[in-house]
Amino acid sequence: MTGETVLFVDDEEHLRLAAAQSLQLADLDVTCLDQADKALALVGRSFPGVLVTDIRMPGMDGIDLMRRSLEIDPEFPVILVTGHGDVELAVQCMREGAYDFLEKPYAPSRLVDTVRRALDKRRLTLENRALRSQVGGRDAIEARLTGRSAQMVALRHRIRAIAETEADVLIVGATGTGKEVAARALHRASSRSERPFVHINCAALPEALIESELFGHEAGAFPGATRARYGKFEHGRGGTVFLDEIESMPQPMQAKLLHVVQDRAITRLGSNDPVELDVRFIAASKTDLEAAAAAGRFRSDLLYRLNVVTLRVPDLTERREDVPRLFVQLVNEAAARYKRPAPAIPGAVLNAVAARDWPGNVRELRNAADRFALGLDLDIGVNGVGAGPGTAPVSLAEQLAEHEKALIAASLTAHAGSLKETYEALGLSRKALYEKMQKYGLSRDAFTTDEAGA
Ligand SMILES: Nc1ncnc2c1ncn2[C@@H]1O[C@H](COP(=O)(O)OP(=O)(O)OP(=O)(O)O)[C@@H](O)[C@H]1O
Repeated sequence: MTGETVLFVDDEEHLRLAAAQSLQLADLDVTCLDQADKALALVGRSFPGVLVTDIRMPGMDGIDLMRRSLEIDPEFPVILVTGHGDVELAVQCMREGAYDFLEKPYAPSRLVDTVRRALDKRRLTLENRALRSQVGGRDAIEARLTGRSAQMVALRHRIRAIAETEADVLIVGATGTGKEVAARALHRASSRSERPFVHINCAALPEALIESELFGHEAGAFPGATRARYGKFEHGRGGTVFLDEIESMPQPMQAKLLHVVQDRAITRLGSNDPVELDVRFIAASKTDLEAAAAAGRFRSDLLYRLNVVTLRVPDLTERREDVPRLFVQLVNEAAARYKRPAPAIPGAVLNAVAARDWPGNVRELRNAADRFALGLDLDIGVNGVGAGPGTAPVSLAEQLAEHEKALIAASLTAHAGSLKETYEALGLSRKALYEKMQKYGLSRDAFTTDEAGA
């Protein structure tokens, strides 16, 4: 693994020099530090190295450094260097989670051997974590961002591909399409998954409070600020900050946000000292930010910082074949939430759901599923054809084709992908069903009950 480093902390210079020499001769990278707090600033859950620290030092001592490092990462290997008579203390520290200890004076080979073993352990820990997060992330994406349409399969692929990068991401899509679901899936699939996901709805922040809400403040920063408070950005340390409805952020705040995104640092209200900020930003917008920037409503420099990677979540009208299956899933989820048995969904209802437009996208479909699970009237007409407002294709032939596709998808869903049951239910020949599925790009696999391709 690259970047493996030994942090060696001792307040005595000659000991630092001697250790550096021994470790470098053994081909190991070493960073020598004279104070514990300098080392602590480097320790993190993904730090690919180990720590060797003297116990007795002015300021923060080695034991404090060990405890605080283990708070950050309980599996971080810390090797303590003890003076004569401190052995009992060192044993106590090992019970608290220290990796090993070296008693002064120690032979250089003892130092090198102990460090090598600790580095091996560290490598294994980080590899296991990366593997777990990959597997967990894949499950999370598939379980939450459902849909078998080509668009949703491609979206999940992209999320997986960018999760491990540190790039900021802009998610665009119409209302209720699942932008927040996509943002959470991205976070879960990334190496930040065990750190916080902070959701900030930019449209819901009161303008007067927005700065202190996001940046935090020191005590006395303004009347009523009796004690210091972390802002939402700082709550996201090590994790992801999701800026929902970014298009609603007032212009003066956009300028401040630009600095944060650029410098990865924030200054609390009432302070002059910037603090480093390790977060990934994911922003979401319902409107076309390029157009908003062209019209002067959104800062273009902020837009270019945020849209390093752009993900587009498709409307339901672009992936009609997902609608029936999604409806079934949402009805089942709703029934479980309301502690009711999952109701049978008549074919006519599924047809109506499939044939209708859902301008409010998955959120609106989910509301309909909730009503259905509660036994309430769906209010969408029995066949529902043409019930939704204006996103339908223009010509009659195109509209009919759209509805034919949706009805076939609904029937395939109702029959769990069984072709025989589907062509019989639709009164088609086997050949006619095949031809129509081919014409509309519908694959049987997308409707079988096996969830592997969710
Ligand atoms: N692929 C999906 N599978 C299951 N449920 C979904 C999916 N996409 C969205 N949902 C559900 O639909 C609802 C709306 O999703 P979400 O809040 O992510 O949309 P949004 O695009 O962020 O909305 P808005 O633009 O209004 O902020 C939520 O209840 C969410 O759980």
